[in-house]
Amino acid sequence: MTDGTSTWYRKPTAIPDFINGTSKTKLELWRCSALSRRLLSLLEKTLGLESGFFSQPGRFDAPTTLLRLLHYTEEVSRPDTGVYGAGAHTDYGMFTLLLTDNVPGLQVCRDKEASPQVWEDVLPKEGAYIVNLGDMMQIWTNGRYRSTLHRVVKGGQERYSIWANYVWGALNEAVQGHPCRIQTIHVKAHVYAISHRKPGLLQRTSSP
Ligand SMILES: O=C(O)CCC(=O)C(=O)O
Ligand SMILES: [Fe+2]
Repeated sequence: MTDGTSTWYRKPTAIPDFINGTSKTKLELWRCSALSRRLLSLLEKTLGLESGFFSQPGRFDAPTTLLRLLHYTEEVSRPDTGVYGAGAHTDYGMFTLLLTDNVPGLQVCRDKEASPQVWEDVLPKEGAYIVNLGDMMQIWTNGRYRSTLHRVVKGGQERYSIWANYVWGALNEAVQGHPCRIQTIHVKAHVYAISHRKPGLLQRTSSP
């Protein structure tokens, strides 16, 4: 079946082209990977870890990087009835790099435990990525860097964003090594756990 407009992804050549080629999407993926490696090396410094700690075998030497291209329709969100572009959630990897167009929508809540929660708009800045810390980062750093609670509220305008997440290293690696860690978790267990929660994201009303 074809709607006559968007058939590129059904062409058998599309995947080899992506794998072998240097499309803009792939270049963006590489750019995000390089920036993520740089962020990890800065993190080593702020945590007092030896240089190269995160790039050791089994840590983030061969990470999974996800790139999502997101489209939000012109609907208006209704937080009172739980209708969002994306409901409140934290991302599950180390951190997310986010590029958005100039349409507002992303909101963060600085204090996850506050009641009621206070939401602040995060506006895009020309030439800059928004960095959201993820759950894996919170575990790695024993809560020193906490994952960012965020959501997307649609305001009646179409919106696009690019989401790149530097997720995990080897699946059997125990998340350990930070000197004052209190929690040990296997990456595989973390991935399993996150696939059974995140009701927030299910509140997304538009299809990416
Ligand atoms: O589109 C955005 O600004 C954020 C998307 C997001 O938080 C997500 O997909 O996890
Ligand atoms: Fe998110």
